[in-house]
Amino acid sequence: MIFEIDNIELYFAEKQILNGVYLKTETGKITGILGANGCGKSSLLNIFFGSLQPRHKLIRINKKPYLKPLFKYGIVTYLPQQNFIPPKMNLKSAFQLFKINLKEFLYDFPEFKAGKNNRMRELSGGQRRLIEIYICLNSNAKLILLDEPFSHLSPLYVEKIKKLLQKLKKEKAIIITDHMYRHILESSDEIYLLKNGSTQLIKEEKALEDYQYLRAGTI
Ligand SMILES: Nc1ncnc2c1ncn2[C@@H]1O[C@H](COP(=O)(O)OP(=O)(O)OP(=O)(O)O)[C@@H](O)[C@H]1O
Repeated sequence: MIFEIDNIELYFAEKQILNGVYLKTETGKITGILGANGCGKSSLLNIFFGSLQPRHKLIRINKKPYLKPLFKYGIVTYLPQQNFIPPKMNLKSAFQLFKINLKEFLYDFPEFKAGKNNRMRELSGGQRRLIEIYICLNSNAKLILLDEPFSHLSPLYVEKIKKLLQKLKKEKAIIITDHMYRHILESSDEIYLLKNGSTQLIKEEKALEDYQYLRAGTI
């Protein structure tokens, strides 16, 4: 499946945030979005998901326009920056609610076995994040949007999630943004830089220095 978002014009009050943004992703690919704080990455993911209505937007799947918010078609999952599983819910119920196989999770992450009846609020920030990422990635959605999945994870969890991403992308399109740009560069098949309200497809990593996303000499 090919997912495209095109002609995005987003304003907050009179301030223009996005200006003619285009982005394409497809099944089998991880598409990374990089950009400075406040450039509009989360807004763009929200628009793709359908929870933020911009002044203009065009979303196409396999070249066909989809006019309703994408989440209404049941084909997209979104990991927002903030926690989405209620703090009072325990781990077991969260997996039941989202119809994700808890046994498989506990096989990959056996350290959670003892705490499967713990409430989300009793877990650490990183543990909670890991569970939310895992639930998003294993949903039935054909398009997965991940806003800063790596930022709160310890290195071993980052490696496990990166492996999982490579496995799952065979059947899904994945869009991912994070300030841990090295993980994004390593995981992504294509990279867009969001700057001055529009996207730039990055062909060579060196261009990230030319566009002043990275300091010269970083790559
Ligand atoms: N609800 C809102 N009302 C007004 N302005 C907003 C709102 N949400 C976001 N903004 C502004 O829009 C801009 C883009 O915000 P957004 O969160 O999309 O950026 P971002 O690239 O995801 O940033 P970060 O990397 O820091 O998370 C920022 O200048 C922000 O202040």
